[in-house]
Amino acid sequence: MRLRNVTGSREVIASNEYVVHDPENLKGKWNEFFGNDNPIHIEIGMGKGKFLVQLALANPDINYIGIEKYSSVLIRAVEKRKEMEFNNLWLIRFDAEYINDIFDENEIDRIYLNFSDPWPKDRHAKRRLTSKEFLARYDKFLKSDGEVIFKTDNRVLFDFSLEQVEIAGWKLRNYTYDLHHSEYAIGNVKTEYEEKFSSMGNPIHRLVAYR
Ligand SMILES: C[S@@+](CC[C@H](N)C(=O)[O-])C[C@H]1O[C@@H](n2cnc3c(N)ncnc32)[C@H](O)[C@@H]1O
Repeated sequence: MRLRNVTGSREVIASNEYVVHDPENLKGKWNEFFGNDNPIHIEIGMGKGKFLVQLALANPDINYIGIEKYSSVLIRAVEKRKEMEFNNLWLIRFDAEYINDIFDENEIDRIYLNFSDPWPKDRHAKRRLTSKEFLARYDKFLKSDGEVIFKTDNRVLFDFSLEQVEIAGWKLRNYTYDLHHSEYAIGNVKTEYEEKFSSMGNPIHRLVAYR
């Protein structure tokens, strides 16, 4: 395995369970950790990992990091992950509220937010992963040409997100209220939740935000 000299770096818990236990130690060193200069894409709130496992398999020249708050959910992603041979996907159990502790300026090329928790109460708006507070966090480590790609079936959360993008001074590259009947359906990789909600006939909304 490359880059064993990065302090506090990769720790393989069992034979090949790709979980990083001390991500704060890798702030500013993620490319060194992966052992290449390939772009780094992250998913925040990865859930059981279906989406990232598919992407990592299809795109060996991209490094992926999956972030999930709960170990009870992460463990499901670990189970999926350990069946795979590739080494461009690593997982972290971490609360994204503190994401600036683990990524440095210009370190990340793309952030995926898929079916993020809606936090319906107004007083919890700051916890929504597309709130202006979270966009300010992303601003600190996303490359200048980087982007946030967000999918949800929750119309209220989607409209809130469109608003927050504008308030935060970000721009929209494209957005659609019905991904699966749009030109952006081509090449779309469905997440676990997306499979479930689209099979129920719910339209899937998607936006791409950049600065
Ligand atoms: C509704 S699930 C969606 C899972 C997956 N992205 C999908 O589309 O199938 C949202 C996930 O985000 C995780 N999550 C919510 N807030 C988070 C945070 N602040 N940091 C990391 N993960 C978070 C939850 O634990 C949950 O697993």
